[in-house]
Order: sequence, then C-alpha cells, then structure tokens
Amino acid sequence: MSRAIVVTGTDTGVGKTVFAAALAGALAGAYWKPIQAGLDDGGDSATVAALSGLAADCILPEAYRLRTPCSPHRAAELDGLTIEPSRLAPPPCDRPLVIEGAGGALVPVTRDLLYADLFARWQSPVVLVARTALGTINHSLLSIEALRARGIPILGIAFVGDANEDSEATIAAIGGVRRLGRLPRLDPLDRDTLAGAFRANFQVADFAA
Ligand SMILES: Nc1ncnc2c1ncn2[C@@H]1O[C@H](COP(=O)(O)OP(=O)(O)OP(=O)(O)O)[C@@H](O)[C@H]1O
Ligand SMILES: C[C@H](N)[C@H](N)CCCCCC(=O)O
Ligand SMILES: [Mg+2]
Repeated sequence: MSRAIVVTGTDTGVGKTVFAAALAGALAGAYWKPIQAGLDDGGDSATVAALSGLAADCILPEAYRLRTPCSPHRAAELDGLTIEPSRLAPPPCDRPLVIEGAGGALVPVTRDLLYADLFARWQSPVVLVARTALGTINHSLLSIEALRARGIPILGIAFVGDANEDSEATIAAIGGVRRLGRLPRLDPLDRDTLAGAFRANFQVADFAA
C-alpha cells in the first residue's frame, strides 16, 4: 500500500472532513472513511467528493454505513450490526490515502475497541485537527497525550478557525508537536476556496512520504 495519513480530531465537528478534503486534493490522493455514522447528508465521503475535486474512484467505499449520527459503537448497535475490526484495515490504494476517523481519538468503534487502538495497529502518521477557539489547549493536549500513550506517530496538528496565535503556539510547545498550519473559516467554502486556503497555509511537502 502507498502512504496513508490518518486524520483525527479533538472533537466531532472540528473540521476533519474539510481538512481531509483539502489534504487529499492537494496530494492528488484518495480518501477513506472506515465507518460513517449518520447518513442524512450523504456522509463525509460525499462532502470530500464535492470539496476535493477527486474522481469518484478516489473516494473509497466505507466499510460500514450506519444510520444514526452518534458514536459508531452505538450506531452499529442501533442498526443491529456487529462491527468486525478485521474489516477496518486500510484498503490497498496506489495513491496517498487520507483516512478520517469519527469524532475524537478515543471514540469507541466497538465496546472494546477505540479509534486510537486502530491507529496504533495501523502505525500511519496521524494529523490532529483542532479548533482555535477557547478550550482548544486542553482538548488538544489531552488528545496528544492519548495518542502518545498508545505509541501512535503524530505528524502534527492542523488548526481550523480564526487565528489564535498564542493558543496554537502553546499547544505545539507543550504538546511537542509540529504546527502544520491553520485553515481559516471560509465563506464561501467550496472546492476552489478550500484548495487556495490549503496552498496558502500548509506545505504539501510536510505530508509527503
Ligand atoms: N475551514 C472551514 N470554513 C468554513 N466552514 C468549515 C471549515 N471547516 C469546517 N467547516 C464546517 O464546520 C462543520 C464541521 O466540519 P467537519 O464536518 O469537517 O467536521 P468533522 O470534524 O469532520 O466532524 P465529524 O466528527 O462529524 O466527522 C461543517 O459544517 C463544515 O462545513
Ligand atoms: C455523528 C458525528 N458527526 C460523528 N460521525 C461521530 C461522533 C462521535 C462522538 C462520540 C463522543 O465523543 O461522544
Ligand atoms: Mg467528518
């Protein structure tokens, strides 16, 4: 398999999907959401398809598509399904594969498996996506500690939101992680504005093998 990069976050709704779309597009890569919980808006894969400009065959099919927008372990139970961890190995792909979790790193996949446990198995570099808003220092440092405790390689932290120079620098310094960049709030948010913002605020080489 070619290189995979895992995108996790400090919380749900922090901007993982938007960041993943920008990254996958910039790398001319592929995208995989192993478990989609909540199908009303087509799910994160549909968002990435729209925002990245990648061809449909670069959006790999989810292993599980669950109806309820909640933690995957519970969404699976509500759908009467058992999530089989062996189906959650990254699929073969000849492009850089961007893999998005769900919520934060300690979200349960099943009642005895967390996303972070999967990341530890995969040993692919992880990008932590974090808000810049108040509260992010604590959420980011907790997430970094949880990843480190499991021996997960951290590529760096990507911020989303308005600039908050001190919080961003404080997290990078205390957490001992690289600040990869910050995606500003985009209005409108579309394929062109996202690609431009990624180019302006991140170095693609930081994500290359
Ligand atoms: N840079 C941005 N500019 C404007 N809107 C953004 C930006 N980043 C994220 N958003 C918006 O914030 C919301 C949450 O973002 P997103 O879906 O990427 O979060 P997530 O971390 O992937 O959540 P989940 O845990 O559900 O997968 C979405 O409505 C998205 O369009
Ligand atoms: C439904 C949501 N958009 C995500 N797909 C799943 C978020 C799970 C969060 C669980 C939690 O931390 O309480
Ligand atoms: Mg998402």
